[in-house]
Amino acid sequence: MAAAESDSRSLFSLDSYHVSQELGFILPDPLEELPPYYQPWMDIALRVPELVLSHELRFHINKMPLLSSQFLQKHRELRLAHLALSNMTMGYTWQGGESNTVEKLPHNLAVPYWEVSQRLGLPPILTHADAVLANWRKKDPDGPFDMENLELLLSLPGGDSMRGFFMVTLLVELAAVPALRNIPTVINGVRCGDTEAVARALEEVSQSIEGMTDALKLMHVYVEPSVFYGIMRIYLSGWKDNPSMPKGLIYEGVQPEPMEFSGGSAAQSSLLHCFDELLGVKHEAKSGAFLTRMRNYMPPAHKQLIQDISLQPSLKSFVHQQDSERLNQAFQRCVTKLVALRNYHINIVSRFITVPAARARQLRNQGQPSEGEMISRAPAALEERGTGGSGIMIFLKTVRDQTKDAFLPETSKEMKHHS
Ligand code: HEM
Repeated sequence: MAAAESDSRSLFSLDSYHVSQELGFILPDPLEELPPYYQPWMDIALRVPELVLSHELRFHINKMPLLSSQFLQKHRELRLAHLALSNMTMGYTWQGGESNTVEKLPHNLAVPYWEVSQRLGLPPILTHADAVLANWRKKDPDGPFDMENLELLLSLPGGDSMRGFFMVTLLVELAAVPALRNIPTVINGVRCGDTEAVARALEEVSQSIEGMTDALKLMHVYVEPSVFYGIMRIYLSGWKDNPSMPKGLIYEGVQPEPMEFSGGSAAQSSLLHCFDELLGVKHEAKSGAFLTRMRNYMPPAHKQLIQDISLQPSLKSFVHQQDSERLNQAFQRCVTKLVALRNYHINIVSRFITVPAARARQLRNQGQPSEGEMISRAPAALEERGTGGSGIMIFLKTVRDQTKDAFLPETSKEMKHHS
């Protein structure tokens, strides 16, 4: 599909990677309804938060009819089906909290879920591509793409905070669109030695990355840390390296052995993977392995884009050779803004996970978790770990520090000092 893009004779473009000029990796106009045959799925998927609360979701899913996935044809139908089946799966698995998990997903859910996942090249678990990229509609179709005019198609427990979490992440994806659009300009400029064009494009990239950080700040406005930690987080977690589901999950009717998949996380967003490859950020073995594994949780066309960017002639060497002050500064600014974004993200994780986790531990040690404290009900198994099952802070700081290593040598000391 994208082989031509790595051919140095043709111009690099985003056309064959399912990337929209206006929306980047966001799925344009996600479908809101499936063909009527699939109504039994949508009826339940739309009610997941309320059915989880009343502990009736498993009951409803167990008696759902087994539907064939063969009447799903278009890409957008498959994406909505994957989102709906993923939503039901997360609710089904975690309805009873960490102490009352399930060993298997019933065949009437597992079989079509597996088929739809295979056709999309996505894993059979809720991914960033489902919950964020394909999970939005505009209230007023002619209105702006902003918080007031957007709503989720499907949700999970957590009310306004769950909505805020997915929507703010969507706005971060939107803020990155100018950066994404300029990647081909950078690559083509390097290929033909156009210093000015590369410098200009990198200036746009750095500005756009700064815009992503600004959008990320909205997390504080729209998401309540105690709700995120105490209620939402479990529904985003998976069954790989998770002590509450040590064997993984059996997808009944697919294969008898259990399978393991990581939970949903913006580590599955293709954005930072693209920037890292463009700027030549090299990750250390363990964190790099996690990030590489996350690429299998992306739509295949997006994963291919990352791969093809990585095959291009080195931008960093080009900048180094050109001896242009403007180009030099534009490159350094991109790295500075990427480090700043990762630093801000670390603050967010500290506020939404580390601090509530410490409080939850304290409450448990006191022996009497008070009724009002939502966080004390949070699953203990998730305390030390990321939603994807990684040692969070060490991982995030390693990734941040590796980003600093992408600075060009002359100014690297100074820039490291300021970031
Ligand atoms: C309340 C908000 C958020 C929390 C609590 C959070 C938490 C985490 C955690 C725990 C990880 C570690 C890996 C994992 O467990 O999967 C992670 C990784 C990551 N997150 Fe977030 N995240 C949040 C929002 C976002 C947003 C909006 C973005 C933007 C797209 C983002 C981008 C990333 C990236 C790219 C990684 C991989 C590490 C890296 O490349 O620096 N996160 N996040």
